[in-house]
Amino acid sequence: MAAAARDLSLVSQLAVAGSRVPSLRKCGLHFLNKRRRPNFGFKVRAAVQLDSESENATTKPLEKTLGMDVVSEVGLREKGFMGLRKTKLVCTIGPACSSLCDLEKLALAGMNVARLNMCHGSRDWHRDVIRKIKMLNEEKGFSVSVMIDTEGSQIHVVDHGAPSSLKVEEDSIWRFTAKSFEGSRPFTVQANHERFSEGIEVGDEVVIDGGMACFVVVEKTGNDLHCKCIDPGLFLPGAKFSFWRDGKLVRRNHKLPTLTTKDWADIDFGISEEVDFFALSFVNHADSVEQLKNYLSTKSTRSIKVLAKVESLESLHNLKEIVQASDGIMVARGDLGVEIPLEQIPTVQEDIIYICRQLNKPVIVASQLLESMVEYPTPTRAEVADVSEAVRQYADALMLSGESAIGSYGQKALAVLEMTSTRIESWAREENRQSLLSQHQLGVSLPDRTAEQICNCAVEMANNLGVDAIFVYTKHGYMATLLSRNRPNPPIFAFTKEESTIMALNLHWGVVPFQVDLSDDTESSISKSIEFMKSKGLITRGDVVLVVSDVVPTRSTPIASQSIKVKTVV
Ligand SMILES: Nc1ncnc2c1ncn2[C@@H]1O[C@H](COP(=O)(O)OP(=O)(O)O)[C@@H](O)[C@H]1O
Ligand SMILES: C=C(OP(=O)(O)O)C(=O)O
Ligand SMILES: [K+]
Ligand SMILES: [Mg+2]
Repeated sequence: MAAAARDLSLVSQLAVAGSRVPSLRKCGLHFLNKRRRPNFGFKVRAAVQLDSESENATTKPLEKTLGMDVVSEVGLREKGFMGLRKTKLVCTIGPACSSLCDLEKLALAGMNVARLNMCHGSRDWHRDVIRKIKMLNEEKGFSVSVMIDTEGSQIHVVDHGAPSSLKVEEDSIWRFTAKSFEGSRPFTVQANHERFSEGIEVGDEVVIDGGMACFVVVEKTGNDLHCKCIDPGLFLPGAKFSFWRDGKLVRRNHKLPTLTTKDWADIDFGISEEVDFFALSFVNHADSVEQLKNYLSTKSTRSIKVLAKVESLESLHNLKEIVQASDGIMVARGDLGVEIPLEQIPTVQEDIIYICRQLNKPVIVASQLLESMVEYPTPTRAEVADVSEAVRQYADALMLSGESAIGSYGQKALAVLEMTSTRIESWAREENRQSLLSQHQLGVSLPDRTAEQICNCAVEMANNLGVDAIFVYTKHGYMATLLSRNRPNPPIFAFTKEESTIMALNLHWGVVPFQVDLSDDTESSISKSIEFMKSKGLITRGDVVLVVSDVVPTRSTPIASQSIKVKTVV
């Protein structure tokens, strides 16, 4: 009875839509803006408690039980199996959303993974956020994974003499130096790396932040560059440099280490705080991924996944090896757009997503998805089209950066991702678009051919039969990822005992992790979990599920077997 009451209270919270503006405002959302854009239908679906007495959005505490996370559970009750969103959502946590109240609202609104960017904020600040997220998971039944994104090394501005942005006028002459200086010096910019100008020649172009301003090198004295502005614009704090010659990037970043001393300290911090993912910035070769994975296997008792961020030209040259070595990929379009011409980003994104699916690795599309929402309450049509494109390409996850970290409309931005992905996913099902992802495109054989074939066939069957859900029993999540790789119509419920498997699967397309006490006897595990879901009213008589199981040999039955079964709930 208590459980039912709890469920109902959550349903009503999740049902809150844009109409409840006053309570949202109370929690810090402001709907007025200097440049109001016409709203074209996106309403804030961020679910908050309608608690007029309290500043805090709070759900009733849930004791930690077996089952799925509270947001999927409520989603399933409200919208049914097909209504569950498949594309996962990652939010960067920054000062605009780091309070317990804001984190809870993001979790309720569908955040699957919280990303902490170690380029910003102190370790104490990040620790506080991680602990709040873990507390919300523990006490309120969410399942939000934590990702640490390393700083990595890249040549950028440390000081340009102004607290915020600095205007750069055409034909003005600037000195770029690695030497530090006291106070501000006009037209002098300090770079972070001593050898930042190594290999750079007179006549080369210096591009700031992928095109915010552009200079030509007119003189080089020692390591200092004297440059004339040929394309005026802005210097932002921490602006990134790239160097071009004859229309091509001068390839030099790969000489900087992917993992710096600070990154290793941040990694130790992440291990001690028991994070779920490390996203490794500026990976150029597979070896840095392997190095980190080896380190984690000796230092951490928990499984922590390593994602490689593809954001350099060098990484594109070594893409396949990097994907193979990693547990997943982030298409980090921000820095990638500094390193390759912008018009190449859409096709490169598509290629990366395709390779990741082939090699069965989850892939996140990141940066500037809804950039204008950092300032404005509605996205541009072009941004919605960009989000839709990533969903059509069947990326596993979409990521918010500044929109959630520093923006005024983080929850609205998350609601836009939620609604756009749900809409495009249902359109793709109606259009039968996953048939375009035909089996021959998945021709690359993975190490476990039997499991791969079972999962390919299972998804084909599930789609043809129109079953309500796919159930998979898995220890490390591998079978669930193989099913997800085929982008089936029904959701995939991944039943597992392991907490780390649940946290890792939060990033995979269409997978709803479900914690159970699996026994060695798979048949009895299947019956128990179906009974359990039935008792909670999550499945009802007549529902048809396709069950994929992977039975490991035991002393009593020394035979490994993988099977597909179709079960109808009676
Ligand atoms: N922990 C933090 N503390 C302060 N500001 C942050 C934090 N995380 C992100 N930000 C802000 O949000 C912006 C967008 O985040 P992100 O895209 O991760 O970083 P960047 O712009 O450096 O690539 C950053 O430029 C920064 O201003
Ligand atoms: C996600 C990215 O990395 P960061 O925000 O750390 O620069 C990016 O460059 O797109
Ligand atoms: K970073
Ligand atoms: Mg980057």
